[in-house]
Amino acid sequence: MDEIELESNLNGVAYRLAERRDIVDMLAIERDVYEGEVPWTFSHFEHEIVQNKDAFFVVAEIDNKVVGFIGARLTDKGVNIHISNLAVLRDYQKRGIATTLINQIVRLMSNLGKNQMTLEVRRDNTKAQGLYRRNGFETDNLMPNYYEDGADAIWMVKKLRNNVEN
Ligand SMILES: CC(=O)SCCNC(=O)CCNC(=O)[C@H](O)C(C)(C)COP(=O)(O)OP(=O)(O)OC[C@H]1O[C@@H](n2cnc3c(N)ncnc32)[C@H](O)[C@@H]1OP(=O)(O)O
Repeated sequence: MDEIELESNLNGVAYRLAERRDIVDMLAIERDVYEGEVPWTFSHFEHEIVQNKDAFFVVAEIDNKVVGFIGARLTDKGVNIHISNLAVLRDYQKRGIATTLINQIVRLMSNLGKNQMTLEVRRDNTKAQGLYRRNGFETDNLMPNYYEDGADAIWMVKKLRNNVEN
């Protein structure tokens, strides 16, 4: 996507669009935060960062170290946005980094006039669900056996306020 402008520095954390060179660090974050789940591979990230023009990732950096990321992808012919992936290194959690990453996408997509944000999250991931609820997402649907290991997913939706400036 071309029209992306981020608030670049908030509370000592820098936010910028992810590039191909960030994927190694992003894979290390996946390994750090997930236990027993199938994390994204290099080519998943590469597809969303380099090849898919309707998708992008934002990384959070502290002292030039990538400590977290969020992925987003346009859906429904470009009117909605789907959060594809969100993670913050364990040592950097509970400082508001994930909240800021979500808010960056909310602000950006509201300004671009998108209707709603969607995501799926494991039913047993109550920590992430709490974070999403606090940021205005509501549970929309249960998707049984959604993941490869048979776990259920919860589909969550946040309506966006249309802030298009004319
Ligand atoms: C679509 C998907 O990808 S779903 C999968 C989501 N990702 C994961 O589950 C991966 C593993 N988990 C993680 O990477 C992280 O735990 C995340 C992404 C879920 C949350 O990341 P964080 O950066 O810790 O989130 P953030 O700091 O914004 O909020 C987390 C908690 O810290 C609290 N917090 C925020 N700022 C501060 C602060 N300055 N001081 C103390 N606590 C704080 C928040 O209120 C929140 O409280 P809670 O524990 O009661 O829920």
